[in-house]
Amino acid sequence: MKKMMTLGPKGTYSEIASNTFIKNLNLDVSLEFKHSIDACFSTVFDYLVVPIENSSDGFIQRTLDLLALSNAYITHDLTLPISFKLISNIPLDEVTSIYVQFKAQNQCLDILNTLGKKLIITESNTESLDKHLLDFNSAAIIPSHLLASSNYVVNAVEDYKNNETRFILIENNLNLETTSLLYKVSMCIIPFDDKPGLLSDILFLFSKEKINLSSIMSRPTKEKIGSYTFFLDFLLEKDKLESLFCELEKLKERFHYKLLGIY
Ligand SMILES: O=C(O)C(=O)C[C@]1(C(=O)O)C=C[C@@H](O)C=C1
Repeated sequence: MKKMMTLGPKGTYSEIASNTFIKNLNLDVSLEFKHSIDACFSTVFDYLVVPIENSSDGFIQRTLDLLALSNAYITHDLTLPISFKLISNIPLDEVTSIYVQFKAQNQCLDILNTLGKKLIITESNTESLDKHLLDFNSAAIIPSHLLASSNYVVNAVEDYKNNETRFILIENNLNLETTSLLYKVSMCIIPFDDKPGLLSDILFLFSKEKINLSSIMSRPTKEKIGSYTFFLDFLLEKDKLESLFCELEKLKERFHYKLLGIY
């Protein structure tokens, strides 16, 4: 049976996203959980589901970095509403520390700043719950759907009420069978050298081709200060992909580009 990897343990939003992909795409897979986004990327998989972007805290930087290094491609995406609750066994002013997942932390800053407690950062929301259950004096921020028999519960502790996260399905081959005429393309561009006008040349190319960029992000190449990889998402009409690649090829002395997915 084919394997789908995602961030676990069971109970994460990544599990809900995986089950939604399985249902919507009618996939016959066994779902396996890994303890971190790094561990998800470093195992052999047929399908991988990871969070990529949150509406209030932006891109999940580790996902972008690992995607750029991976030989697999985004083939689908979906967005889920995300809500958190804060739980504890003792009154909040008495708790010594709060378990919170690294991305959930920045979605719940108001309450965390108000409480001013020591934070213990975890890799997943389920890990926050599991660790809290072993630590009586702690509290935890966990997804609203996770059940825990806690004495104190504060619901909807996310800073923004329409909080949502986009998840991607990654496969080992490009999805060339998309039926829609307009699809999303994700790509990264790695400049060979930091020269004036490079970013404007890239943007000019997209504007000349009348391609609607929906996001542009930079991440350090980690080689030296000031050296960046640019991540682009855009909408493209099916018949324009070839001409875009021709245009990109013309600039190939200036940068290297990598297709991250079509979906
Ligand atoms: O820990 C989880 O529940 C996850 O699926 C991870 C994750 C993330 O890293 O963005 C997913 C959705 C929320 O934004 C918070 C956590």
